Parts: sequence; C-alpha cells; structure tokens
Amino acid sequence: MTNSEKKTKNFDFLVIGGGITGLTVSSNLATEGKSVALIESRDWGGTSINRGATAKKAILALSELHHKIEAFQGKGFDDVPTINWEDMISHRDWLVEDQRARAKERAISSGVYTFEGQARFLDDHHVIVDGRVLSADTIVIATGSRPRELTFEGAQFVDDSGNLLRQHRKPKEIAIIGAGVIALSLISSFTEAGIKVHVIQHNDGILRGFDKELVDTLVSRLQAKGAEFHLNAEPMKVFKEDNGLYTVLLSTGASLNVNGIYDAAGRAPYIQQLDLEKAGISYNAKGIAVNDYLQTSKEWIYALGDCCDAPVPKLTSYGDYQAKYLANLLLGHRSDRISYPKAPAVTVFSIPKLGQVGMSINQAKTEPHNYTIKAVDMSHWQNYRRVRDDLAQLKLVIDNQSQKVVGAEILSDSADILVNYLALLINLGASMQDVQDIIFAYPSIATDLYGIWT
Ligand SMILES: Cc1cc2nc3c(=O)[nH]c(=O)nc-3n(C[C@H](O)[C@H](O)[C@H](O)COP(=O)(O)OP(=O)(O)OC[C@H]3O[C@@H](n4cnc5c(N)ncnc54)[C@H](O)[C@@H]3O)c2cc1C
Ligand SMILES: NC(=O)c1ccc[n+]([C@@H]2O[C@H](COP(=O)([O-])OP(=O)(O)OC[C@H]3O[C@@H](n4cnc5c(N)ncnc54)[C@H](O)[C@@H]3O)[C@@H](O)[C@H]2O)c1
Repeated sequence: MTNSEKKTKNFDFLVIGGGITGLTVSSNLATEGKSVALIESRDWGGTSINRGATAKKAILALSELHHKIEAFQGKGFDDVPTINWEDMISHRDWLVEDQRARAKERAISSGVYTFEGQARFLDDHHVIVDGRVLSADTIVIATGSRPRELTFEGAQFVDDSGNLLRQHRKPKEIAIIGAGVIALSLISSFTEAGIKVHVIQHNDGILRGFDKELVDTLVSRLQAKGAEFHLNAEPMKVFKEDNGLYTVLLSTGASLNVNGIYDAAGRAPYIQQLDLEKAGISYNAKGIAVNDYLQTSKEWIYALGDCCDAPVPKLTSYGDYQAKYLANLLLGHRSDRISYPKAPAVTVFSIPKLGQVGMSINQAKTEPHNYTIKAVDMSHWQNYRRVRDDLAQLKLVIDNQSQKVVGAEILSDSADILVNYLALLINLGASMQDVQDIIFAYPSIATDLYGIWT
C-alpha cells in the first residue's frame, strides 16, 4: 500500500456500482442513518438509465407515434411525418441526462457519500478507488454487466448495443448481432426512422423464451418495416472500408455493407476489473456466486443485480427487487431468504410489444395434462380496433385443476399494460368474482379483464 492508500476511510456499508441496484440499496441504507459509500466508475444510473430501458424508451416514444400515424394514414392523417433523427437523439440525451443527474442527487439527498472512479479490492475489507482506500464492515457489489465479448476477426469494430441509441448522425443501414430481447427491442426504433436493419442470428431461435407463433407474427411485421433477418448465420469477419462503411462477412457466404455493427449477442457480468481474487470471492462465467441471502463466499460481502449468478433473469425489475430485499436484510428488518414473485411480468418493447407473465406458453406445452393454452384474437375488440392495433393476440395458460390463469403472452401495442394487470391478478390469486366485483373505468384495457378473467 502507498501512503495515500493508507489513509483509509471507514463506513458501515460500501456499495460498488451506481446503477439502479447499487443506488437503491445504498439510498435505503443511508435513509435509516447508516454511513454508506457508493462508488461509480462511469455513469450514475448504470446501464438501465444510460444505455438500456430509459434510453430505449425515450426513442420508442417517437417511434410509436410514427407507427400510429402511419396506421391512420388516409384515416385522419394525410401525411406521415419523417422522424428527425438528430432531434430524436437529442430528446434521448435530455431524458438520460436528466435521469442520470436525478439518480445521483437521490443518493446524495439520502445521505450517501458518493465516489467516482473504478473500485477494486485490496483485500476482503478494503477497496481502492482513485487512490483512496475505503473500508466497511459490509460490502455490496452491484457492478452490472457488459455486452458479451465477440472473438471473430474484426470484432473490435463491433460497438456496444447501447451506443446505437446515442448516435447523432443517422445511419442508413446497420447490423445487429443476436436476435434476443435487446435486438428485438431496438429494431422498431430504427426501422420507423427509415433505417435498414440486418439482424444476424447464429441459429433460427429468435426470442427463444417466447411463443413461436407470436414471435413469427412480430417478425413478419418487423420485416415489412425494413428489418432483414439472417438466420443460421454468424459474422466471420468485419473490416472497415476506405469510405468509412463496414463490410460484414457471414458464415452463409453473404456479405453486408453497413454504417455500424452492434453487439446484442448476450451479456456477461462486469466483474473482471474488481480483483475479486484479492478478497477471496468466488465467481464463474455467469457472475459472482451468491446464496439465497445474496451473500458471496465471504459472508459480509454481498452481490446483486446483473453481476451476480442468481437464478433469475438479469433485468432492472429483478435488480430493484433484490436491492429492496438486501437493504431490509442488512438493516435487520427481515432475516428470511430471498424468494421471487411467482408470476413476474416482462415485455419486449418492440412495435407491437410482446409481453409475458407467469408460466410461459413453451413451458405449458411440455405439460399438456396440467395446462390448457387458450388463444384469443383481440384485434377485433374495440380497444384494439379503435387504435388500429391489427395484430393484437393473447394466449392464456390455464391450470387444468384450479381453472385459474397462471400465465399469458400478449402481442399488442398495449401488451405492457395488459401484462401488468394480469401480473397483479395472478400474483394476488384473484378469482373470477374478485375481478367482476371491481368497477374499472369504461372503456379501457382494464375492462377487457372481465372477458379475459373467466
Ligand atoms: C439495451 C438494453 C435494454 C434493456 N432493457 C430493459 C428493460 O426494458 N427492462 C428491464 O427490466 N431491464 C432491461 N435491461 C437490463 C437492465 O439494464 C439491467 O438488468 C440493469 O441495468 C442491471 O442493473 P445493475 O445495477 O445490476 O447493473 P448496471 O445498470 O450495469 O450498473 C452497474 C454500474 O456499476 C458500475 N461499475 C462497474 N464496475 C465498477 C467498479 N469497479 N467500480 C465502480 N463502479 C463500477 C458501472 O459503471 C455501472 O454504472 C436492458 C439492458 C440493455 C443493455
Ligand atoms: N425488455 C427487456 O426486459 C429487456 C430488453 C433488453 C435487454 N434485456 C436484458 O438484457 C439481456 C441481454 O439481452 P441480449 O439480447 O443481448 O441477450 P439474449 O440472450 O436475449 O439474446 C442474444 C441472442 O444472440 C444470439 N447469439 C449469440 N452469439 C451469437 C453470434 N456469435 N452470432 C449470432 N447470434 C448470436 C443468441 O442465440 C441469442 O438469440 C437479456 O437477457 C435481458 O436480461 C431485457
């Protein structure tokens, strides 16, 4: 240790990573009078605010409007306006900067001591950041994830998918590697702006965890809007041309000429920079190993969010849930193991959106004696017809024994709303009578629940 490293500052809690999970856990601890240090190396608010959901949905706001106006062309709108790409990205910048500043401000106003710089462990009680040594009785790791590293020739030309959303100059044509949730959430925002999008997927499994029929309908819509799917294709080599464009050679023999190529081929825990070995913390390729209390192999060091290997999806919603649990555990408000809600809701924010709650259709199909799948075409229902949501489809998973809905998948512009209503009903165990006993504002997506929840 150097002299400056010897001036150690002690805290009750030390939290590494200022994403949503690190911010929530540290603010909740500080609010109850604990001394808490929070360290962030890049952008306050982490992936979610800067490169994920917030950035994506800022742009989706305009893409959805554009899509709707197009659906009403000749039915109230004569012309479809062109999206001004530069202005749309500025709108994103404004929202992201605003949310980033508020995220840091929220921590400070809760009493958290914030530090900026890359933290790494010196031992199992000490962390160094920007030449300063910080120590605490309890340490929380919330360093998130990064795009998975690609290894083909020219992979250095492939950009982080998050950078797709902050490029001020409009590209003409782009390629995205991977046809998972990130790619499918982003494509519509580009095609609505008139950008040609190539999606490269190394097998034929687009959005693997979702019902194939609904995914195929979504893919047909995306293709009609200007997306081209290259299935059973892998990038073999990327090189930069003299004119600034990139050539992507695919395993199928095809070659693409694009303005940019982006990595949406899965994410990996961002932990290599932490020197975990010095603290004796165990980890694997999926993240830092944790038990059901989110404790690592050192019992006073915890990990949560995208950087840990917990048996749940790596999503903001789960990170936030873990952060609230952990703060309560560390404050002594609870002592039980973490358990996760039985019917979580997720949405792929494409146009139309694809929502899933509770048991998936794929899972239900493997147990036909236990579950019945009911397909409902909602496109002629007034809520959907009114807004020309012509693809609206719902699939319900019904438990044969209880006759209760235990899962659903929805393809619709309003899937995020309906999926959350269904999450409420499934998680609260609502009966048919419970729903009939509520008066919802009529007519709205909620009033459709009278028909769905039978
Ligand atoms: C394009 C995209 C779209 C997404 N959309 C959704 C969505 O719609 N809904 C949803 O629920 N989830 C979504 N996700 C997933 C979601 O963003 C992550 O699950 C969430 O951000 C994880 O939060 P976290 O706090 O664990 O990690 P992060 O948000 O990654 O935050 C970790 C922070 O730690 C910092 N850090 C790392 N190492 C150090 C260090 N050594 N010292 C100090 N600081 C460090 C990083 O700079 C980062 O700011 C999306 C992800 C992407 C990429
Ligand atoms: N709306 C949401 O909830 C949301 C949105 C975006 C991201 N996320 C989170 O981000 C995580 C990462 O998303 P993602 O889309 O990167 O991962 P993903 O695992 O969903 O999809 C990656 C895809 O890339 C394919 N792939 C992998 N290597 C490839 C290669 N060399 N060439 C071609 N294809 C390849 C995979 O088969 C897979 O289909 C998600 O698991 C999720 O937790 C959530």
